[in-house]
Amino acid sequence: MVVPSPTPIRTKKTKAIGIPTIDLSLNRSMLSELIVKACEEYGFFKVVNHGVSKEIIARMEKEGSEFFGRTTTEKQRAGPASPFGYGCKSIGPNGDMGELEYLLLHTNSLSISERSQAISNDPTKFSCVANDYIQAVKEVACEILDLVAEGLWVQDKCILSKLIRDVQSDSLLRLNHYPQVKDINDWDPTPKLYQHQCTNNRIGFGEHSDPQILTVLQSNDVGGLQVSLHDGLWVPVPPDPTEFYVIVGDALQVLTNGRFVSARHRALANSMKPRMSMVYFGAPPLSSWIYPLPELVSPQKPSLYKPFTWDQYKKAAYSLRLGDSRLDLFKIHNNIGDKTH
Ligand SMILES: C=C1C[C@]23C[C@@]1(O)CC[C@H]2[C@@]12CC[C@H](O)[C@@](C)(C(=O)O1)[C@H]2[C@@H]3C(=O)O
Ligand SMILES: O=C(O)CCC(=O)C(=O)O
Ligand SMILES: [Fe+2]
Repeated sequence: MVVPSPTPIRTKKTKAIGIPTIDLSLNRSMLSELIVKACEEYGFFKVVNHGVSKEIIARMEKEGSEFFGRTTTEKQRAGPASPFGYGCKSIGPNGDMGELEYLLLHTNSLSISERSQAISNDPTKFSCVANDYIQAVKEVACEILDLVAEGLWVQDKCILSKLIRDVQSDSLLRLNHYPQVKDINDWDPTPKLYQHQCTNNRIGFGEHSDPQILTVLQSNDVGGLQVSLHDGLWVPVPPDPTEFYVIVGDALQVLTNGRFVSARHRALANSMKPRMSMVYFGAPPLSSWIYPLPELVSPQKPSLYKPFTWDQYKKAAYSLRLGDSRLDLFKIHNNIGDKTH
């Protein structure tokens, strides 16, 4: 028997450290400080006491599991993901691959209702459950963005949340399903060491940052998500099915003039149990201009980014690979000593 030689995925070391947990029931002034600190230091944190009911989460999870439990032919009726619909293994248009299948939806209720015809045998129920979930997580995202604006002493406290509350908002909902890895103790003629290497290096969703403003992520009780901290170490994120993880996206990095940095993350698919994540990406309307908020620009801290519309940014993102640093395309090179300035 010929066993292909394993091609190990280059992984940086992982480290177990505490990811900040923020209790949304604390008083506002303390909360806004804690959230700004977490966004500055990690670009990633967990929120508890978020006010989203267990039922809303459970109903969405059930719809997701039912969808992924359908036959391939049935699931493909909801695809291909170009970009919306059902996708399997292929992520985006430029050859990125991962050990997952997913459903990518625009959050606009008309779009949800149209798509749900091909997603479920009970499309009205699916639409209803998805709209309730989207509404609930959008509120969490807006509350966090208002607290960010307060913590940064921005004059218009709703300036960030208004972008994703807009009826034309380009926010998305993504359900990811990472199939289980078969038990290596099951009968299999492949040498154990090879199996071990394969099962321990499977990338579910490769390293990337999210292009949007803010991501609100929930998963079942199966681990796999990792976040990369400034020192380059991968930190495993403990799964917590009743709470949400919040991730700073590229657009918020620009809006804060680089004070927050979008968090690079990835998901491994190494578990003996299937993993499902439900991810809300809060984004502005396509026509919105994104540039650093004036309060965060000064002669000491000149603007780091050229203004762009969300539509322009999305087009740039879709022209690049998953792990590329798209923000580099919009950077202003205004360092002292930079001859081009
Ligand atoms: C490879 C790609 C997939 C992606 C679009 C892109 O060209 C680069 C960004 C990717 C990403 C990551 C976060 C979200 O999951 C996503 C929906 C998004 O907005 O940007 C995906 C895109 C996708 O899967 O279509
Ligand atoms: O499944 C996860 O936990 C991460 C998914 C993710 O990063 C994404 O959908 O952009
Ligand atoms: Fe992501």
